[in-house]
Amino acid sequence: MTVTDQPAPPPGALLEQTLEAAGIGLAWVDARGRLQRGSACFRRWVGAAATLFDCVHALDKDKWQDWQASPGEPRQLALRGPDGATLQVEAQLRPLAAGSDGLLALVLNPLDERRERHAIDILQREVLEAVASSRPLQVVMDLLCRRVEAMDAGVICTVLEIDREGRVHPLAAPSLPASFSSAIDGEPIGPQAGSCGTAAWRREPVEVRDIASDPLWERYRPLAQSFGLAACWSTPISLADGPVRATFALYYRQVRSVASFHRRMVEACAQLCQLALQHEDSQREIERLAYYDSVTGLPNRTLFTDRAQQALQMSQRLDRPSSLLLLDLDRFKTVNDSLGHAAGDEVLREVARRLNAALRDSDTLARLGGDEFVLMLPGCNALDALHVAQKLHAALSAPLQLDSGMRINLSASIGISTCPDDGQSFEPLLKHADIAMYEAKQAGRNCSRYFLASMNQSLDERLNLESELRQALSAGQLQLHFQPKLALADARVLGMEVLLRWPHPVRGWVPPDRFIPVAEECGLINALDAWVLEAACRQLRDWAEAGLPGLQLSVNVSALRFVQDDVAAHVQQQLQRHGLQASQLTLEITERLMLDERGRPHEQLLALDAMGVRLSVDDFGTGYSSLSYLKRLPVSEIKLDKSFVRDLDSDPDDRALASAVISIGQALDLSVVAEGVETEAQRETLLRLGCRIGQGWLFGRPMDAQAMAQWLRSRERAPA
Ligand SMILES: Nc1nc2c(ncn2[C@@H]2O[C@@H]3COP(=O)(O)O[C@H]4[C@@H](O)[C@H](n5cnc6c(=O)[nH]c(N)nc65)O[C@@H]4COP(=O)(O)O[C@H]3[C@H]2O)c(=O)[nH]1
Repeated sequence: MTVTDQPAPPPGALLEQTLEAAGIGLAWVDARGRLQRGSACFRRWVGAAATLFDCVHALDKDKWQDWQASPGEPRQLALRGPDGATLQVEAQLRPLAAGSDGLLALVLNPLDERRERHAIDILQREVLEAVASSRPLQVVMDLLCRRVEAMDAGVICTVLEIDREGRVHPLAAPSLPASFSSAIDGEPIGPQAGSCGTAAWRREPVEVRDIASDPLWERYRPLAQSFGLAACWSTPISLADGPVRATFALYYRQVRSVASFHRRMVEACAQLCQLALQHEDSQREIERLAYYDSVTGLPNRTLFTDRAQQALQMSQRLDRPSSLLLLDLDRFKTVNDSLGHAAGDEVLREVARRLNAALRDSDTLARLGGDEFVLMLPGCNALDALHVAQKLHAALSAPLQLDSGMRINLSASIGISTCPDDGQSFEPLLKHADIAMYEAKQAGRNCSRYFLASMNQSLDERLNLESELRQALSAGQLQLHFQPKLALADARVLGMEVLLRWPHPVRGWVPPDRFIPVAEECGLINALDAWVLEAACRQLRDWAEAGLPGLQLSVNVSALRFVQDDVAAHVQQQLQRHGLQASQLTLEITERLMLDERGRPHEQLLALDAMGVRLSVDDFGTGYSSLSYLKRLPVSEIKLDKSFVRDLDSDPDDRALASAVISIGQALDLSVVAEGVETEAQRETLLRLGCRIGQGWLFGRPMDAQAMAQWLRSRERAPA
């Protein structure tokens, strides 16, 4: 039998049979949503419904208008059957050709499980793509909600984030007005906090069929009802065993329980939410590592550079100044090296906290590394910046008690540069603030300095000096000079101070006060002082071999070297190597070394004392002058600074200070050596005040080894 052998059924009947066989519903509808005709299948599904609004869940006039505007796009609808049952279908609207009275054909395919799975697959793929391309969390969640709502027009979807304090914050609620989101933003989760708040509290899904009667909604009922929400199912989302991070919820405008298709969909959506949150966490962690300092949590250099550049661009656009402050902690290295890195980190965290507390929200504070902090102050001119710097000094000035119980005093040196005068972009401003900060250090630390154009020159000078000093040390161009220490009463020679000299081929004699601080700063001081110690010991041996045995030398050692190097071991090695007695050597140290009464420097002082090496405190009276350390540490000599000696006879204050230092020495049984004795009158006054030993041009200027040997010999020959 062929097709043409049978009488053909009328075209309408043929179409009905075909649709029935394919399980497809077909209806014709006008622009106002009125159903004009429907296939048998369609009528079975919707009964006597007269309009689409009667048989499609949650379809209203606006949605119908939207739909007509993009008719070809498939939509997922929930059809309401005559018996109240719901049927999920995929619907496509097709405008008909001209002459069909503006009617539209509606083709409906029931969503069976396979189709549902396919729809969920598509949703998953789309959302995963958005996650993988690092779209912001809110955008991803918004997409998720919209896709879920597109699958079922009867559903309203929301995602809420739960913060650490257990408060909710809407991440996405695309089909609810913004007023809904703002009404619930910041509300606490709890045992009766609507579906979402309760789900987060209980850590389990909460299904509320009827918001109007469910006690969980008591507090939020008026709110939900004012937005036409009748039922809500919420699922908590957490990562691993962590706290609940979000809730994913489906709302319905009718009282109803959850459709089985929705359960499958929510399962998939909960996983997607988890993934998106995990991705967000990883992104944040990557960002934290890349842009924040791990010790203080402050922005690092990379982030600061970016923010500072933005602030400077804004400044220029608004034609207003901005200032940059570079803050460097004073003597932080000593804390770090002597008390350990944990204590150093503690100090840095506390500094960050204090600085932050003293700033305005619009300011940016960052840690550049080490003990350097930088601040960008938008809209702040040079004078305001100085006020801020003063506030920062004050914030740091309170003593800091470490976890170990130890109390330390903090201070910082601050350099200030201002845009546009000192530079228009970040790099020159930072460079100029750095130069100004160095000037603040030079000025005695714990102070602030503005950048001045003349400072640029001094930076270049410093850098040149540093490289030339390195060269001089390695080329053996440095020399030792010696200055005698004598008994003030009878001019007996008691020892000599070793003073480093740098005869520079172009600059002439560079004074140690000029190059020692540069060496300390660039890390050359250890090598420099080690060279001085070796050369001094060698000289003692050479003199002994040349018939000048048993001389005593005082060698200056920088406080930094005690922190960074093993001075005691080096001294022992040099004494042995050159066959010297420990009593022939005195180390001159500064008061700042004595402040750390623990740690490496302190241990070394004790070791040197045990060896029999004498310790002398240089420039006594100019620094901290704490008596307590003199009592506790093995010091045998203090040197009265030449600034007190200079005006001894004309300035009663200096005389009083000198007298006090001498009395301290006597009380603690320490030798007191007066420095810079230039006149006979000074010698007599010192003797009268009780000082027994002196050093200065009155007796002898610093001289090289050969001159010193001659000087010593001439005294041996001179009649007593
Ligand atoms: N006005 C005046 N000055 C006098 C008189 N007698 C001596 N002086 C100077 O006073 C300084 C005494 O040295 P200091 O207090 O240890 O102060 C030293 C010391 O702190 C440091 N220094 C020198 N050599 C070394 C060294 O080898 N290592 C380290 N770390 N520092 C050194 O450099 C500082 C300056 O050394 P110098 O320029 O050699 O200056 C020396 C010396 O030349 C005097 O009667 N009148």
